Amino acid sequence: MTRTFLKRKGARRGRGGAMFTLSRDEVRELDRRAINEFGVPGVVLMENAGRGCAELLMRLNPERKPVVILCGPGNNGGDGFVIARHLDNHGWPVEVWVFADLQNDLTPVLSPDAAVNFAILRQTHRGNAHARLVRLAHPRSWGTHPQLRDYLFDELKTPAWVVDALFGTGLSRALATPYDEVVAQVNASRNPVLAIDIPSGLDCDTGELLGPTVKATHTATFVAHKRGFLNTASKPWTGEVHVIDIGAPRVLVDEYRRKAGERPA
Ligand SMILES: NC(=O)C1=CN([C@@H]2O[C@H](COP(=O)(O)OP(=O)(O)OC[C@H]3O[C@@H](n4cnc5c(N)ncnc54)[C@H](O)[C@@H]3O)[C@@H](O)[C@H]2O)[C@@H](O)CC1
Ligand SMILES: [K+]
Repeated sequence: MTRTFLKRKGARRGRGGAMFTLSRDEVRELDRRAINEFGVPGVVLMENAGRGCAELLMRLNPERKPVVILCGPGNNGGDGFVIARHLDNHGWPVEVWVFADLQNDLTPVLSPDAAVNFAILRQTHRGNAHARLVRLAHPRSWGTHPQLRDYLFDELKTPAWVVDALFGTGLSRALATPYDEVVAQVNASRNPVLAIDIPSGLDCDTGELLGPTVKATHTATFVAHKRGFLNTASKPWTGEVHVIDIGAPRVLVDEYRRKAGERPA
């Protein structure tokens, strides 16, 4: 399989003229170092990430079409909760779907930073007509609660923007139930999709599909393009890529630029 590499005009040239990109391991390491070496709390990076995506989506969706945000159990889902809050703050109609295990008190099992933003959203949501929160149980109950699936699939058939906050750099295997069905419905809905960081299902290092993959109209990716976005085969799945600054210290990002043979910012 031949992989042709995208040369974006005007992009700052690294070695061999390719665009500055980060691999999955590099961007996860950069996040960890921003937190552990520079003391930027993870929830601050997440707030910057989510706010940047919300501001992009408000520009892409000025007519305020309803926004259906699909959140996974990790920090990619956490970005989705932040996006929901900022859109709701500005009066965009939002509905959040959470795909996660449920504890016996029916709170979803989420990564720590995602749980912080889920709790804020639930507080904001109390008595707030705009932001409805529909919790989806984990795959085990997806099959036994067809009404949840039917409700979501009906939602996806009405004109809306869909936000894919299911999986980002934590994706480690092909999507299976219920995500494969959900992704198929999203792609069949022909609604515009904003993928958060990476379209769920895409291998961000190779740009190839791990399995069922969200077909995004736009992708808001953090810190820098991902290595796999240079593979033109990824283009139909990422759509237009926008780089969102999450506030990682410049001196840290410059270290990765220099490693890539780039001039510091
Ligand atoms: N502090 C940070 O590291 C930041 C991370 N950010 C976001 O966090 C994302 C990475 O978050 P996480 O590491 O929590 O991982 P993800 O949120 O990408 O994935 C969540 C979890 O899903 C599980 N999973 C993986 N593949 C699966 C599959 N095929 N089916 C079912 N479950 C699967 C894994 O246990 C994984 O931990 C980034 O892509 C970005 O969106 C941003 O908020 C910026 C700051
Ligand atoms: K995603």
